[in-house]
Amino acid sequence: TQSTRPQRILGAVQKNATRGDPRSVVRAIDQYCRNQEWAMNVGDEKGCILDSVVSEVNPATVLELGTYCGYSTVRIASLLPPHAKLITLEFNPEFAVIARQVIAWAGLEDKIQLVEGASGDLIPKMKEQFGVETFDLVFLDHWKDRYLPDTKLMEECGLLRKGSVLLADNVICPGTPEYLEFVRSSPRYESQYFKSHLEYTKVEDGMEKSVFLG
Ligand SMILES: O=C(NC/C=C/[C@H]1O[C@@H](n2cnc3cncnc32)[C@H](O)[C@@H]1O)c1cc([N+](=O)[O-])cc(O)c1O
Ligand SMILES: [Mg+2]
Repeated sequence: TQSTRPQRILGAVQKNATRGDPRSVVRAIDQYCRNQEWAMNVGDEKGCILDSVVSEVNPATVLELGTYCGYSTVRIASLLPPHAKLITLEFNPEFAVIARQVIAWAGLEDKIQLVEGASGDLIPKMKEQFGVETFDLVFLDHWKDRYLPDTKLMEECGLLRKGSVLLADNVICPGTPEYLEFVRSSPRYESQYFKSHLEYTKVEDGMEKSVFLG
């Protein structure tokens, strides 16, 4: 039977990356997706922006919306301090199965909790079910029309504190116009655009970093 793209990405990790070496997992996926077949990972160019924001925030609690194959999950978790935790939400069970194996290959199971379900349903349960107070960093990389509703939902559920950082992928391509308009015009956010390119291409894309002002 025909394999799926996520299965082929996992195969590239198991073939080319070293168990327990997160950066080799990141490198293996980037090499596969740049040379064999494109996939919607944040990628190596925007990944450097992600790395710099993670290092600057040095978060104890991270929420990722949209795991896909776990590329950015592993990339973020590889930079977290010892007791920090990353919760990543993924509602496609097939993608979740692949991501769990990519995370395991990287040896990051202890830092990452992959929760299967829709962000709209899970965000209101974060405090009671996962013992989370607030998130220091949120990485938005799921369906682009969910960025704004989920941001409003995180505010309503008290999951953001003064200084919480939202980092959003794809604000140009495919684009998240309503989200961008909201965070750039709201007095409750301080926003900054990082110009880059769509993963593995020369197409313009960028990431928006927005600090919640409380
Ligand atoms: O469409 C893109 N990303 C959507 C990502 C979607 C991923 O997040 C999950 N998801 C969605 N809503 C969810 C709600 N709750 C949980 N998981 C959810 C989906 O099951 C998928 O694993 C995209 C597209 C391009 N592109 O060039 O076309 C480039 C990119 O970098 C992209 O991120
Ligand atoms: Mg993306």
